[in-house]
Amino acid sequence: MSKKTLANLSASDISGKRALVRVDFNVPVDDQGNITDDTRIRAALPTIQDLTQKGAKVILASHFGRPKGVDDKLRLTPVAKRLSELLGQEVVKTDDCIGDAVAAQVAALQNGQVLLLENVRFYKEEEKNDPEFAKKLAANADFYVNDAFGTAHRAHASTEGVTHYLSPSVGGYLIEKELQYLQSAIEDPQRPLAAIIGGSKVSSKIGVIETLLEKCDKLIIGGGMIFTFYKARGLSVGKSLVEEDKLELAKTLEAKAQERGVTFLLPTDIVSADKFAPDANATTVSIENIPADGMGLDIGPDSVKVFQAALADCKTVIWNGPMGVFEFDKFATGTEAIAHTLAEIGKTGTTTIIGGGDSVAAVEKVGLADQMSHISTGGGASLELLEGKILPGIAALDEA
Ligand SMILES: Nc1ncnc2c1ncn2[C@@H]1O[C@H](COP(=O)(O)OP(=O)(O)O)[C@@H](O)[C@H]1O
Ligand SMILES: O=C(OP(=O)(O)O)[C@H](O)COP(=O)(O)O
Repeated sequence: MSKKTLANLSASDISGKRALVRVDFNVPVDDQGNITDDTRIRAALPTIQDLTQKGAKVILASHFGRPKGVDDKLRLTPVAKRLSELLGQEVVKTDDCIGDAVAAQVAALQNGQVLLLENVRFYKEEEKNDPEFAKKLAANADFYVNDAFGTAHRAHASTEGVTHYLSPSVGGYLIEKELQYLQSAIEDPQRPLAAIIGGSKVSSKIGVIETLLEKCDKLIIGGGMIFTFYKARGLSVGKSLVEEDKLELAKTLEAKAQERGVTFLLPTDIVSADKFAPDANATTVSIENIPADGMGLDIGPDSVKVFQAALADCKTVIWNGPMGVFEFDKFATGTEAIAHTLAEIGKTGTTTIIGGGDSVAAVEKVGLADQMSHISTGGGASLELLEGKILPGIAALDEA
């Protein structure tokens, strides 16, 4: 990236210095508050370990959930415990993220020690990117590292504001890796480049589809949004999900793909259900024969074959959004087949990139996460990056 990273800092920039490190420890938890997936904590380890090994005093800041004020259920205490286990060293956990008590705990840190501040979103000033609050966060540190890729699309005090008060302000290794894969995939990809876009609605993916139409050689569409495209073509879609106000847009997008010579693929068959439920009765039908009382919840086996054939010669594939309602086993087949296809073509040297969100959950569910070239830790952030938007948390960092 053209931004300064941790790798650009010298030993004297780091040793004995207090590093404020923004991480994204917004991890999923169960009803009892147990962490169900620690991927985001693990993803921050290279940055934290590099800093501790070089003798920095590491002050970690993160949000957790979307609290309105202090919320005991959204304290970062379980995260500190998990991080201690992963690092193999004690992590000091504070009860606040600013103030005198925090300042005293920071002052007591030895070189190589790690401290985790309490949830920065307990203060409404965090999301407002309040300069005074940013100044207070920055007051405890000598320099800033942003490694919170999942939150890089937010211009908040701990992601953007603090960069005005700390120098240097650099990117961490996770942010560097995310940009290396996601940015180069759209800016300088090995071709052919295919994008597979799924999920529920066209409306949430318009930006990414429009940008990818300019960049990719093949665009493969799945998920609930296909029915809006079918209806725009004049097909009957029964009770499937349709965004009536996006029919014209669907037509425009298809026309644009044709104009640009992009191979635009929609499923040829779908799995139709009699209700939206895991135990629904399912039948595979061609897209011309969707029953009037049927609801399309997955792509069919012929579509999988068509998609596999299209992906076979691709050198880069970006995937965002499931092919069907993969949360119901009966309708997870199409999504799982695409995950297996990506794992297969990955073996032949194709770069496979999974944009965050539900497609990551799907790849993990079938146990293929380690077969992908890159799995993004940011859902919204990766989508905005693929849409070509500037991420404020990255834009604010020092130029290389
Ligand atoms: N045919 C379909 N009908 C209704 N919902 C669908 C269909 N296919 C996929 N979905 C739903 O889309 C959701 C994911 O959509 P979205 O949030 O846009 O994707 P992502 O989280 O990957 O960005 C999943 O919960 C999935 O059940
Ligand atoms: O989990 C996150 O976003 P994601 O679900 O889009 O990956 C990030 O931590 C950002 O959280 P936010 O959307 O509450 O700002």
